Formats: sequence, structure tokens, C-alpha cells
Amino acid sequence: MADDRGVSHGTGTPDLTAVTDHQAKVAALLPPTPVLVAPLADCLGHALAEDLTSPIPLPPFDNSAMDGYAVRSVDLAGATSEQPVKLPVHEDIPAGRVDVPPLQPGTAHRIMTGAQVPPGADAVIPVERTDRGTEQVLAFASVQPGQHVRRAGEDVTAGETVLTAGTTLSASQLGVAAAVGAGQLPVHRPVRVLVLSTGSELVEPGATLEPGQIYESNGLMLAAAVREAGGEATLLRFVPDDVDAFHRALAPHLESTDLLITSGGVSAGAYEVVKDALTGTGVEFTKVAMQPGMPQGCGRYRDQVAVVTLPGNPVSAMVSFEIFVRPALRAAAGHLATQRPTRRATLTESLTAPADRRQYRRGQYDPATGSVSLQGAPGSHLLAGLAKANCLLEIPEQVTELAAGSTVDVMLLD
Ligand SMILES: Nc1nc2c(c(=O)[nH]1)N[C@H]1C(S)=C(S)[C@@H](COP(=O)(O)OP(=O)(O)OC[C@H]3O[C@@H](n4cnc5c(N)ncnc54)[C@H](O)[C@@H]3O)O[C@H]1N2
Ligand code: MOO
Repeated sequence: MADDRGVSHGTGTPDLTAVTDHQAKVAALLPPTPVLVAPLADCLGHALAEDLTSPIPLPPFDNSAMDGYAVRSVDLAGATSEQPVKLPVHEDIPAGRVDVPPLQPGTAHRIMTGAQVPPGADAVIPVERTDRGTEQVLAFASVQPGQHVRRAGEDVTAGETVLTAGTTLSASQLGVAAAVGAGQLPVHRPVRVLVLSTGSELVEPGATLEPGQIYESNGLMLAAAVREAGGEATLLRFVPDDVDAFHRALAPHLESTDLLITSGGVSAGAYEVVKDALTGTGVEFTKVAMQPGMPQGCGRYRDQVAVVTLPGNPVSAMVSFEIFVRPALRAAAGHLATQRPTRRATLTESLTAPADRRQYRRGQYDPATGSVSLQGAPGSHLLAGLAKANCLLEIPEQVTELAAGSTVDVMLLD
């Protein structure tokens, strides 16, 4: 049933596109990116394209967990500080020594952390429990068989899968790949994104503001968001509010762009350059049942490049990026983790929300108490509040008010 704004109650919204429908449309625009093989050092943040199995065990050989002496544990049975056991020291084994001679019964080899445990030894006595002798050593304690020895394969066995396809490669994932000897990895190429902002009122941050001008912020912010999401961003700013200039600015980038993201110029004003330039080129404009972020558009420009047009209000642009672009970008680049983590949180204060629109409010989530407080008012120009927020509260379409103490879903931003 629709009200006098043409907005229906319940599930049907004749004049407004459902958030989930627009999400699906944007996601469908971005096919998976090709797989390339990249040196390990260039793989940070990319998604692994195939499972990585280890050709070797880790550790590759039994090695010492301590600086000390490799011994046979039976030789130190009953050793105490009062009744130490004396053993001749036959060899010195620094880490990396490969010609390690076997340990004879009743002797010790001095050994360093990470060095190969010699055949015949079954334990290591740490240097602190000895007199640190080099020709012969006094051991002031006994050791259990296996003590302070790191066994071959106890971390990873040969043939074991250490990373699965779709894993986002962060520092520790690159660490394990290097440890098992992978010099390069098959990864999905990041999505190449052109971020374009238009608006005659916009000037470069750092320049002097004339009356009526504002600093350009969306372009820089969206390009950073693309990079944080694992994409490659090229920034094209200060494109004049002129349709021909818009097409001319775009043309040299078409070949090397998978996705064009614009901000601004799509609502109902007399100078909506993005809408004017892209209408009829394969891009469709709509109003989504969301606040902020109602005016949206997407499509394929001249059958060539995926396009998502975000609204110009900075908070609208950023929230729209989070809801529509980020998950699609990550899915196309092969990441299994496409969604931000979510929590159910207790609201510390009451709020009201517009009917029939899904509202995203900015908030501060406190993981210690599981509570969330609002960060600033709902206005979509209030960028400072967004900058202080660590989460978005998702207020469902049918909810118009929530009392303090209510439970609400939050999406964590960092
Ligand atoms: N009559 C109507 N007016 C508006 C409607 C509507 O439905 N009917 N929708 C409102 C909503 S909701 C939004 S959101 C905005 C979206 O407008 P546009 O996407 O066309 O954006 P602009 O008008 O170009 O700019 C809006 C606002 O954002 C500032 N802006 C734009 N680009 C940047 C940038 N790169 N960096 C910083 N700030 C930017 C711009 O100066 C404006 O203040 O429309 C409402 N109006
Ligand atoms: O929907 Mo607009 O994006 O509220 O400000």
C-alpha cells in the first residue's frame, strides 16, 4: 500500500528501488578480474586465486628452541645445581650449519636457537642452566626427552594447505607463503577504478577558498576507500560541469578502467552534468530507499566500462560506497571476505528514522560493553561525524523509532 509520496509500506516500494536490488545490480556489473602471478612482495592486499599447499614441512628439520646444549636426556638424569653433570663439548652448531655431526653418548654439542638438532640428541638444555662452558659443560638440571626441540612438520606438514583461494593476503599470510618457499603467488588483479568528481564549486585542498567555493573532498576520499578495499584508484578531479568536457576527460581512461565511480551531479538540479552526460549511454538513474544515498545510478557506459554514480553529499557518497561498491569490488577481485564485520549492539540513546528508507547513522561502537552511541546528526553533509565514527548503524526500512536500550545492527568500519 502506497502513501501520498508514492512510497509503499511493508516490502513493496513502487517509486524507490530496494537497497538489496541496487546492491545486486552493482555487483552484476563487475565480473571477476583476471588472475596474474605476482612476486610475493607485490601481493599485499590481493586475494589469493588458488589454494597454496606447502611442498615442505615446517619446520623443515628438528631444531633447537633455545640457545644451549644438545644432549641425550638420559645423560643428564638427576642433574641438579648441587650435583651437576659434566659433559665434554664436541661441536658448536650455529643456525645454518649444515654438516652437523651426530652426538656421541655422554657428550654435548653447543647449539643456538633455530640450529639443526644433531642426530643422537633428543633434548636441549638452555644455557642458563649450565656454566656456559665451551670445552666441557656443567649441567645444573635434567631435561625431559624432546624438551626445547621444535619438531620437523609440527607447524605445517608437506602437502598441507596453508592458505585457501579467496584469502586476502595480509602480513601474516605473506609470512607463511614466504616460509613455505613461495616466491610468487597467483592473485586476482585488483579492480581498476577511475574516481571522477565534477562540480564548479570545488577547489583543490590547500588553495584559497573564494566565497561560494568548497574544497574537493569526495574524490580523494573515494579513491582512498577504493585502495583500502583492495582496488587500484586513479583520481580525476575538477572536471568542469559540461557534458562535452566530461566525455573528453573520460575518453583517455576507458581502456584502462574496469569501474568508473562519479560523485555528485545526479539529483534534480538544473546542472546535473553526470546525469546529463551518462543518460542514454547505458547508465540508469534511480532513487534508492536509503538515507543517506537516495539518488543512485549504475550501468555500463557505451557497453564498455561499469559505472556507479554516487550522490555528491560527502556522507551519502561514502555510505553509498560502503553499501553498494565495496562488496562488489571485493567480490570481483576474488576476496572471500566481501562484507564488513557486523555486530548486534545496544543503543545508548533513542533515535528516529525516516519511514520506508533504510537509514545508516554514524556511530561509535564500544566492543567492551557491546553498546553503540550515535556520532552526529543524520544530515548527509556532516562529514566530521563520519570521520569520528567507527561504525554504521543500520536502521531497517520499516523502523521509524528506536528507544534507548534497543538492539541494533552495526557494521564495523575499522
Ligand atoms: N530537488 C531535489 N533536490 C535534491 C534531491 C532531490 O531528490 N530533489 N536529493 C538530495 C539528495 S538526497 C542528495 S544526496 C543530493 C545529491 O545531489 P547530487 O548527487 O546531484 O550532488 P551535487 O548536487 O552535485 O552535490 C551535493 C552536495 O555535495 C557537494 N559535493 C559534490 N561533489 C563534491 C566533492 N567532490 N567534494 C566535496 N563536496 C562535494 C556539493 O557541493 C553539494 O553541497 O541532492 C539533494 N538535492
Ligand atoms: O540521500 Mo541524500 O544521499 O540523503 O543526502
